[in-house]
Amino acid sequence: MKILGAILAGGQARRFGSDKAHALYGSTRLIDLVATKLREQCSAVVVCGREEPGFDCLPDRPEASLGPLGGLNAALHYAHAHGFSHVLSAGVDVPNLPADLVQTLSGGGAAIVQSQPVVGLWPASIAGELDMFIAGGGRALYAFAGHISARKVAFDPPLLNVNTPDDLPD
Ligand SMILES: Nc1nc2c(ncn2[C@@H]2O[C@H](COP(=O)(O)OP(=O)(O)OP(=O)(O)O)[C@@H](O)[C@H]2O)c(=O)[nH]1
Repeated sequence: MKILGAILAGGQARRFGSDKAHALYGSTRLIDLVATKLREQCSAVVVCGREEPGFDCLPDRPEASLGPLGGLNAALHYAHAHGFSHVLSAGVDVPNLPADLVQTLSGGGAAIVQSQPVVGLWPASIAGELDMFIAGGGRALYAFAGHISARKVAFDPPLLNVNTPDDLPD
């Protein structure tokens, strides 16, 4: 498997109230924590849905403001065009990604983390299918995962998802 790591980093972060990607978890920005975890398991890493200095960045496809699915679609098409077999996606707000995430999600077809569908392993070959799903009005990642019969892998305890400043350690 040649895997492209994709940090889905658009959106408004309304509940957080400021730029979540640059928020500090301890002494490290969330986006840097996620990038480190993805780099350990992927051949390359891109940021989807924002311009971020120091990263290769992709605009959402077909346009901005469609939610994380637009970022995943951009990553899948980039992966397909550049010889990657899979995309490992993660939100910028999921800092504690396990080191063996690829292994956990591998096993045929697409797989997402139960209750956190922004974290998933997706074959690049489904890029065209996601284009059609979005063109048909689909916007929810979870619905797309169901549409392609992605496996759902549960984590206990669930992965930390930073939605508000209270989710960060003191
Ligand atoms: N590329 C891309 N990523 C997005 C978009 N919307 C949300 N995301 C990312 O998807 C992940 C989950 O986002 P949410 O928590 O659902 O939305 P949010 O905008 O971050 O926060 P809220 O406004 O509080 O819902 C985060 O990492 C976001 O940065 C988008 O339109 N494009």
